[in-house]
Amino acid sequence: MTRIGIIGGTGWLGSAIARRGIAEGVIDPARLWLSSRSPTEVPQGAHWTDDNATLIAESDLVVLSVRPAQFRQMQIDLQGRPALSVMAGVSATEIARATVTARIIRALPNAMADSGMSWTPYWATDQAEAPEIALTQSLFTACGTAERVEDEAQIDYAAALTGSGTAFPALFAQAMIDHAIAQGMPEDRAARAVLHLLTAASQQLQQGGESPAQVVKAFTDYAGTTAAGLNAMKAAGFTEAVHAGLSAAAEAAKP
Ligand SMILES: NC(=O)c1ccc[n+]([C@@H]2O[C@H](COP(=O)([O-])OP(=O)(O)OC[C@H]3O[C@@H](n4cnc5c(N)ncnc54)[C@H](O)[C@@H]3O)[C@@H](O)[C@H]2O)c1
Ligand code: PRO
Repeated sequence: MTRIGIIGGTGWLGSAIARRGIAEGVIDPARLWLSSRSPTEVPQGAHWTDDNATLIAESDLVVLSVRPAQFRQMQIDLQGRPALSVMAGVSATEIARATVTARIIRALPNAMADSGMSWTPYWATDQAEAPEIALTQSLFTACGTAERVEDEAQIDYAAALTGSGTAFPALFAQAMIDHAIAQGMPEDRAARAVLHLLTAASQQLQQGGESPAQVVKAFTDYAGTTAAGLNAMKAAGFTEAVHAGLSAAAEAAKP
């Protein structure tokens, strides 16, 4: 197995990748190095250091999982080793300049990687080689579903669309819960009802054979109580609000 080093490897995302990679047999903990500011959450058998040069010397693939601002303060030289970045809004050009490698892959998982449910797009520079591309596919399959995309801009946009993980659906869920509470439903029952609904709806949309657009049209054509709700939500600017949110997140994720 390839020796892997994760810079920022005890952080939110880095530790999720390490844990899932080990659990799914993609990473051998004896060949895993993690670096960070403090040695919390180091999986059994893996190595930790606060010195990135040590990690790099012990790694065939270096995962960059620090915050963009932290990356911009780092001095590292990968000496041509492949880099796999999960950083939002840091371009391959910037990574190449700062780390002295052209073999770069950018991936954009979300925090559900931790439970093996992230949809993770990744993109590779022309200089990236087959072994690191295959390893990226395996690592993010261990974290959920991985999909190679054709151009880097899709990685930047994915930070907004899917990189935010549960956050945007959570906002919708909370709006429904707040409304139910305001109608007098006890808070715990409102939460149970709404979360059950959203879980079942996600499964139905995945497996039921009808697209979201077809579902909305079917209920609108039925012209009952749901149509009244859908029409009022649209008239109040639901679609525009979602688009404004995605545009703001995409703008923030632009390199
Ligand atoms: N958390 C998410 O949901 C998510 C989703 C997609 C992409 N990302 C990207 O993943 C990257 C990491 O995010 P996170 O949420 O895990 O952040 P985090 O703050 O939880 O983890 C960052 C880690 O980097 C370590 N660190 C800081 N400076 C360092 C240095 N010089 N050398 C070594 N380690 C250093 C910190 O100690 C910490 O463990 C970010 O660039 C973010 O854009 C995060
Ligand atoms: N989630 C992280 C953030 O909120 C990075 C991409 C999406 O910054």
